[in-house]
Amino acid sequence: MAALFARTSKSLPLIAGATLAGSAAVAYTYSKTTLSGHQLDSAQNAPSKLLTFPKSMLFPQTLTVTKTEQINHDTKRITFSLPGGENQISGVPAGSAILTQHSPSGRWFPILRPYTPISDPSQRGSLQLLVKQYPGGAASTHLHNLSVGQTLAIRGPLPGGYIYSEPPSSSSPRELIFIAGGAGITPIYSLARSILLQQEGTGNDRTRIHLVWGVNGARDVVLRSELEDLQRRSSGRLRVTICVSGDREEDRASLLSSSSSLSSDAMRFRRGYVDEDILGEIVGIAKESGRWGDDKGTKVWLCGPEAMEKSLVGRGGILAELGVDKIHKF
Ligand SMILES: Cc1cc2nc3c(=O)[nH]c(=O)nc-3n(C[C@H](O)[C@H](O)[C@H](O)COP(=O)(O)OP(=O)(O)OC[C@H]3O[C@@H](n4cnc5c(N)ncnc54)[C@H](O)[C@@H]3O)c2cc1C
Repeated sequence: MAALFARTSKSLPLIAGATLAGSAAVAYTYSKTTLSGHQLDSAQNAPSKLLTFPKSMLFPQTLTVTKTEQINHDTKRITFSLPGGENQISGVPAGSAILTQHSPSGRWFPILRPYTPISDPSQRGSLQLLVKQYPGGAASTHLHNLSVGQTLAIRGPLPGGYIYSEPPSSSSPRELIFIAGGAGITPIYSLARSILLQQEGTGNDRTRIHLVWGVNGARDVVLRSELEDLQRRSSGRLRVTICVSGDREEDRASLLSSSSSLSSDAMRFRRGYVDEDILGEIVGIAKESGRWGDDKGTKVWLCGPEAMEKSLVGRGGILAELGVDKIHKF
């Protein structure tokens, strides 16, 4: 998942470091993604794009921190301004990641890590990351320590984001199944937003997204108001089920008292892992659409930790048992 680079010497000239970082970023890209089956989008009516693969993979761009918000016990939302100001957009396709880059002292190679912007790709002048801090985490700690006015080098976009290029479906319902685990919500949210708002307000799209999200505790539920906003703006075509696996008493209390303005059908909480019960229910709804199967447009996306992938994907995994023929992984 993350690229770590060995400590060697700090005496090499900067130019060599920059070249190596560029090469490392490109190498990272090709080692972590396959281009086949993925499509890159291009932002429409965009003023100018900050990031264009592969140019901005080789030459890092500099963002400036304009805001940092601690949104729960371990996660920060960090807002950056783009170097070109309001005349620029990030151009990072929905669901795609960028690479952050920083060089701790004493390291020859910089540390590069992928993060998926949660801001709209066509948002002018700024970009937002949602960063969960891991104990001892090199990049996440660096990002959490950034304060307003400081800068961050980024490269990208990684060509691994899935762009859902099928036209909106007005004639028949189409069900998409999105499965996220923990911090894996960022690409899933970004992609869901781009699909659901394609035809905002026109009523011309009957695509529905069933999002199942596994978290350890209620305190790990981030982006809640953003998901609720998306539900409203997409006329309820997004259904969210949050599976809380931890058994902390405060999770139970906070779930029971959770006051959403939406119906419980639109956002509901369950106890336990993302399991065959909940996935079976959703696959059942999708099968009723009459368009079951990846080639018919009923796609399944997954972004979660290794343990989750292990239980869901592959021979004998829950999804295979439920008849899912293809799973798109971030
Ligand atoms: C395509 C892609 C997009 C991503 N987008 C985001 C994003 O939007 N927001 C975000 O917060 N993260 C995201 N990540 C994860 C991110 O890239 C880093 O892996 C993460 O922040 C940890 O990096 P680090 O340098 O802080 O930790 P490291 O220094 O690499 O690791 C430090 C410690 O943390 C543990 N650790 C690292 N990653 C995990 C993990 N996923 N689960 C459990 N323990 C872990 C390690 O085992 C180690 O003990 C994304 C990853 C990928 C592949």
